[in-house]
Amino acid sequence: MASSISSAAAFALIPRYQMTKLDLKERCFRVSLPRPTNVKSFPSTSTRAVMQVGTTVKKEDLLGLDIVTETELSEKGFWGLRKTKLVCTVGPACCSYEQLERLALGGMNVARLNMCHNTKDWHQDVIRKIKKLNLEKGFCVSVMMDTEGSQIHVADHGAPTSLKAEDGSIWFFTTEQFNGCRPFTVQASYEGFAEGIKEGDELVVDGGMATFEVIERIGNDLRCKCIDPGLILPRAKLSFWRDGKLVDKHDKLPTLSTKDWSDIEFGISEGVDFIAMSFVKDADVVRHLKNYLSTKNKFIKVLAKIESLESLHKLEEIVESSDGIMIARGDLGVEIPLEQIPTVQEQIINLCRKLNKPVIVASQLLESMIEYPTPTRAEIADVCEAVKQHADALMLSGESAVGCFGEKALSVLRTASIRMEREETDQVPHRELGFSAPDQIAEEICNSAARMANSLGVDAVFVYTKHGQMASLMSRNRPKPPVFAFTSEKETQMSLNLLWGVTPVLVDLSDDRDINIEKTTHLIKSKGMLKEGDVVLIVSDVMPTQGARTIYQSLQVKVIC
Ligand SMILES: Nc1ncnc2c1ncn2[C@@H]1O[C@H](COP(=O)(O)OP(=O)(O)O)[C@@H](O)[C@H]1O
Ligand SMILES: C=C(OP(=O)(O)O)C(=O)O
Ligand SMILES: [K+]
Ligand SMILES: [Mg+2]
Repeated sequence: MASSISSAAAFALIPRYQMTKLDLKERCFRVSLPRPTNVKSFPSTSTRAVMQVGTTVKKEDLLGLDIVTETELSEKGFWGLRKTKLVCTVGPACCSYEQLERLALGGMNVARLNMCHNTKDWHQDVIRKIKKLNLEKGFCVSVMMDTEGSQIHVADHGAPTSLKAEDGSIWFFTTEQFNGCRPFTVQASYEGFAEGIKEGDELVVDGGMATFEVIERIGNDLRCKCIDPGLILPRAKLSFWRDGKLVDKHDKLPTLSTKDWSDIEFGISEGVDFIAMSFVKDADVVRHLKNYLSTKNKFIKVLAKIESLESLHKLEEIVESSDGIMIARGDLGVEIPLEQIPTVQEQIINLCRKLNKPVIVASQLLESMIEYPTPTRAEIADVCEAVKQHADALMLSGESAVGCFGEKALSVLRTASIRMEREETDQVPHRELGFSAPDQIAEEICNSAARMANSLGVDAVFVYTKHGQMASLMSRNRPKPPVFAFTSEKETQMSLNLLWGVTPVLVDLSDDRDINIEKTTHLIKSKGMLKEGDVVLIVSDVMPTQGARTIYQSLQVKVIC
């Protein structure tokens, strides 16, 4: 693969960023106003991808860098790398080998499998295809399994389409199992769904798609009158409200059901990289799963999904106990008023920055693209706001799983987030996002490193890391140059896929810091990615030499010669 394509070609999309190789001083003190460009913003994936679907890559050409980053680097240089990570939900619309390859080429960092849908065999087939793509084609796509969790929703009973509820119509909500359709009858997924529910309570479908008033409770069934007409979609979520407040039913439901445990076993045996836990209530359940995983595969990271009122009440302990967070706005929007979501999202992201955990913003980012080839202006604003709020990753759900324009949606996410990252890089002065206690040497080194990287205008930050800790501390500070995280652990490489601005590189590291630095700069230089005069900031924490107790955590500036 050509490695010396000029950066100008890559930046033809956004002409004002042709300035990748400005001299250091000019780059640091440049003041730029946000200027619109008249260049088409959302290229089709087919015109963008330089690597073609079907190309096979020789392993020795890879240097432990994945093929997508390597292509991007050779086209655009260090300053052209995208920083926000992208997660795609895999569903029937994108599950073939070629479709997954196109998503990987389009920048998918993590593939999400939602265990609410489809069979284990189907999920196994997808996971194996992704691993095959990584192995044979040089991608680095991590796999996330998302548990079904216990939630009350409309059961699958063979009715393929949505039901329309008219104003004033009378409906039965039952737990009785039946196949096919019964007029004005909806089957609920959970036996105890009517427990504690009283006449006069409101039953809300999908956070407001339709609303019913409970007029009678008959055993496990509810007779309800539609008071706000709308649609009941397959697997629509059901919630109850009394006097304007949510009647919380999650306390009766286990966070991890028997099916979830069986799915987790499946995930462990298939070697997933992340398990996203639905409807987390508190830190105990996160710790419980992490303890369990530590006996099976301690490298699997546990992400807690914030999607219930209860999880908001215990947010700090949940964030602290987990390896990362997903702001699952779909269900969250069922439990809190929609107008609160933007503020809650910002608060969760701020807490994740403070406690140094990666955070994914999920659901409905580009919902209209399930059906239409262009996003709404409001959707673009939502994507940009999430980047501005310092999210690590953005997620596609139905857009990629069942949508008609999944690859285009991914390209829209990519283009919009790159644009927003650049606005921030150009305009926003260095902000201290990392907090550190006086005894936290690694944190203090990384806080200083980010400040130095920005003020010196270095070309890249190199981090040498075993478990990814130093890399995450660097990412948290949102340095302007890209962070290359060199690690000799495959699992660390895969888990770094969720961290903003971090490019994981798998490489054999020795116990000698200087040898590591020499070796990696030589490798990168040999690919034409570093040139004489380039400046690299080096952060290191992997030198426990044989018998020695000291771990050298260090920071240095290296001018390439
Ligand atoms: N593995 C799958 N198999 C079939 N359909 C899927 C799968 N994953 C997702 N989907 C479809 O994509 C839609 C959006 O995905 P997601 O947001 O993950 O689920 P949900 O809508 O259940 O919260 C789902 O409603 C479902 O129709
Ligand atoms: C991501 C979410 O979870 P799921 O799709 O599993 O409901 C959500 O609720 O936004
Ligand atoms: K789920
Ligand atoms: Mg959910």
